[in-house]
Amino acid sequence: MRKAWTFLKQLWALTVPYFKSPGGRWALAFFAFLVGLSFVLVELNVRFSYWNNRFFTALQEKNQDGFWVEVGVFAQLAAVFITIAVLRYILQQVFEIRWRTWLTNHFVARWTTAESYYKLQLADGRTDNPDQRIAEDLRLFVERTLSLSLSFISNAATLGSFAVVLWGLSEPIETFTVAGTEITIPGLLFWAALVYSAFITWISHLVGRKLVGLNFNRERREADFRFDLVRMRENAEAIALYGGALVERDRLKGRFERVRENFMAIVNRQKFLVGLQAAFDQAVVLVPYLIVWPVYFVGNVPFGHMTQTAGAFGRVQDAFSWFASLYSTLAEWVATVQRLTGFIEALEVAERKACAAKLERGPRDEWSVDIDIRLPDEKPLLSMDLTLKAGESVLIVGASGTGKSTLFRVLAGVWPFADGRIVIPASAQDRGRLFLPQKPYVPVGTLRAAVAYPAPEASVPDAVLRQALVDVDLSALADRLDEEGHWQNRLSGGELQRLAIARALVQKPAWLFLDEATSAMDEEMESRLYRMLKARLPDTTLVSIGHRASLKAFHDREVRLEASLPRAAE
Ligand SMILES: Nc1ncnc2c1ncn2[C@@H]1O[C@H](COP(=O)(O)OP(=O)(O)OP(=O)(O)O)[C@@H](O)[C@H]1O
Repeated sequence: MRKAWTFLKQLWALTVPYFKSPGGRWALAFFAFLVGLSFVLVELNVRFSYWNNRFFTALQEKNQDGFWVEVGVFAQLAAVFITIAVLRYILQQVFEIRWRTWLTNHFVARWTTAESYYKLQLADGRTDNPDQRIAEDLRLFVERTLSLSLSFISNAATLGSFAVVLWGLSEPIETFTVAGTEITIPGLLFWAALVYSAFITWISHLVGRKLVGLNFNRERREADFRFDLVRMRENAEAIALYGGALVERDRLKGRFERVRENFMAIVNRQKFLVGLQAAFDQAVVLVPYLIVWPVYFVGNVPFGHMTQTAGAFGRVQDAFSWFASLYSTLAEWVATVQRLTGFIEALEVAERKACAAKLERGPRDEWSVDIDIRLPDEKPLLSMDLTLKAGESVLIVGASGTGKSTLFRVLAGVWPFADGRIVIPASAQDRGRLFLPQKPYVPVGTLRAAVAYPAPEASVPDAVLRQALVDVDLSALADRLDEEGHWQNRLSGGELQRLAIARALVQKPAWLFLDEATSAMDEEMESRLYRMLKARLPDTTLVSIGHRASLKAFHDREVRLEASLPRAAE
């Protein structure tokens, strides 16, 4: 019971924001209209049921006129039914894509705010594959929530309408004699349908409840498998050079084995549900007649009354068995809601992590940090008290693994595991700073987008982009700005680093941080680029991480990080 309550709360939290958003009232009205259409379909089914009674009675009485009248009535009812069914389908799809669009934008916005996409992967092992949750789980959530809620509502309406019909039709058999005692159960057929369906639902629940966990894992394992395939594609060259194809093949096989195992576990569970469902489906043909036969044989009622009663019994029983017949779909849906809820919780944790160190905006042209940096597992990494003054280039050096890159992560405000105080000068706000990591990221697309990154490609004039490419010795690319491609894979390591430096020329930040951003070049090229940066960006403060002694010449000061010392010695 507590689990059901928790699930309803999670469902509410996922569903309500859309209807509370701007335009949410319109969405609510849209949904109400869809419900209205479902009610019309239910009403038409009730009319079909009475039509059934009249039609078969006309047949039994060999009433030809009545027969043809009922054929005409059927044609009219069917025409209205088909029109409304198609209309409802179209509107349901429109509603679905609007809701999914809103939810996707909402989740993408949260995921990309406050570097949550980065922080999630740093610490949280629980939230696997956020891409899967945004793409697949949201699609499933919207699709299932809509179809299940509409089918639930129309089932409730069907139940209401046919329960009344069935109650009335029970009259001829509700009084019977057991051991000489006359017993009357008003609405006997209704109660029979209820008991029968409760039995079916209970059995389905016993058999199917494990499916929720299995479906949760299915999404996860499918996503893990896909992720490994994408990683292999992204790292194709390195894998080919290492000759790692066989290892990769085994890894992929292993990953897929997990998918297969889970799939078989689902099949093992589901086969009972399918068997039960098939049995119930078969039983529903006969059970109503087995229950209502006295109406025909004992009572003095027309054949049409008998078929209508059986039909109404079937409808009520169907409606009562809603949970049972959709059990596996419901299990998938519950798993989707749980995965999305887990994702939201992880995002909330990531958002809160942003405040670990106290970030202040300083008016002065000075960047100062007084911090203790930790690793994600809370082990201390580095304690620093450092001031960077505008106009003074600083070279940060130290042995591999001492925490130089992590210091940059802290300065960029993306490393949540730090305590202390970071004062960021006004000149470094927004686009005033640019961090160039050792391995540049290049989006797939035009070269223009690659050079303009992280600015939108349309915001930078072609002349600026071309000049930047020429300045970093990539003049051969200067006329290929419109060319689309996977530049990250096409360019060499040194070329990629030069492209990244071209970005600095485009952005002209007040503060430029280079984390071994020239390590893939020879010393001569490195010196040329540093000279060029100093000439082209005279107002930019350079802070570099580097191992080469030759870099010293381009910086005013060196800060050495020592792993063994608690404080960095300047
Ligand atoms: N996401 C992470 N999870 C766990 N440990 C991490 C993570 N990122 C960095 N570390 C650890 O923190 C330490 C410092 O890493 P960092 O990248 O800052 O070193 P570095 O001084 O820049 O080294 P190098 O000169 O080799 O680039 C390393 O031991 C590294 O393994």
